[in-house]
Amino acid sequence: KEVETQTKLANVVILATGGTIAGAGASAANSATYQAAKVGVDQLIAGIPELSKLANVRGEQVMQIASESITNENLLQLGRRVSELADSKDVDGIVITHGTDTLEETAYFLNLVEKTDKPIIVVGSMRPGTAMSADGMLNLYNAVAVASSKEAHGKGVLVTMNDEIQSGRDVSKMINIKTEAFKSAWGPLGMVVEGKSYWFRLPAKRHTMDSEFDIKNIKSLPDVEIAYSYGNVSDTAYKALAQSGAKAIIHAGTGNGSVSSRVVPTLQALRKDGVQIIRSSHVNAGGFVLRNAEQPDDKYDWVVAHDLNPQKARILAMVALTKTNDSKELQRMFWEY
Ligand SMILES: NC(=O)CC[C@H](N)C(=O)O
Repeated sequence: KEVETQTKLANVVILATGGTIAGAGASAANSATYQAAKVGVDQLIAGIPELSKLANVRGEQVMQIASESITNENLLQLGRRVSELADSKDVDGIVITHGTDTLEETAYFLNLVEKTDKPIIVVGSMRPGTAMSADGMLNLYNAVAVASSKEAHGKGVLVTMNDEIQSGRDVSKMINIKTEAFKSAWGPLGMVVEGKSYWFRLPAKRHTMDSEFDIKNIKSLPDVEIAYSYGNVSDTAYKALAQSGAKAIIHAGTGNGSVSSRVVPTLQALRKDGVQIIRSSHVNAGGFVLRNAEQPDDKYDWVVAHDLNPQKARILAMVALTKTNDSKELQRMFWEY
């Protein structure tokens, strides 16, 4: 009977990439001072015996880094491994442990390029496992619970932090010291409590099975960079980024993705030279950049990122540019994804 129940459990693979969830500090009081990316995936799994009641879990160490150091090559490597596993008949769900700094970028990337309806859950923690009230154990337990559930199929890439189930598209790291760090301007999709998920809403944007992008067709990602805006900003960064070969520049604008009068002529000139200009916003609770509202985008042939923050806009721009360099097509993609 025991054997029968075991075989009925879902098969979940945990792909470990590093971050605080694999971090270690000198003492239990070190909740903020520690080294990320220290603990291996097998040790993470061994630390949560309760996982074996949720799923048949196995781990793979894909990389061991702090996520601020992730490269486009790392993203592609991870994306390809996720795709191989998703294609495998004996894998029912995939969990990725990740540093929280760029977790939202990786989750959105996978949401765009993985052609599967199997659950893909990205998870991290705010405190290392060695700290008092470490959050990684429960976050990972929740990730495996969601990854092994039938209900998580077809909902795009998800993030389980602080008992919430968030859309990988919408979620963003809003604060770097609280365990309640990941928020979405549009709210979580659900909750996970004691290994059971409770769903309240569905993502409305195109993702995974319904996406026109496929990791299998992406050989490399183009150079897309971000320039930050503020009072007294100059055009130096924009020019330098274009000079170094950026195919698109994400304007991390103030407010409605607004552009300083000192920068407008430079962005017009860069666009004429073939660089795509994508207006986003760095306002904290979520930008909402509208076309032709703050700047005449039609006239300048610029694109708006709408509600995507600058770092998510960079991800979509890179993926989109593997298919088209037409600004109208890019704008369509920015509305649809
Ligand atoms: N909470 C974290 O995971 C941050 C640790 C590290 N900066 C990273 O992103 O990997």
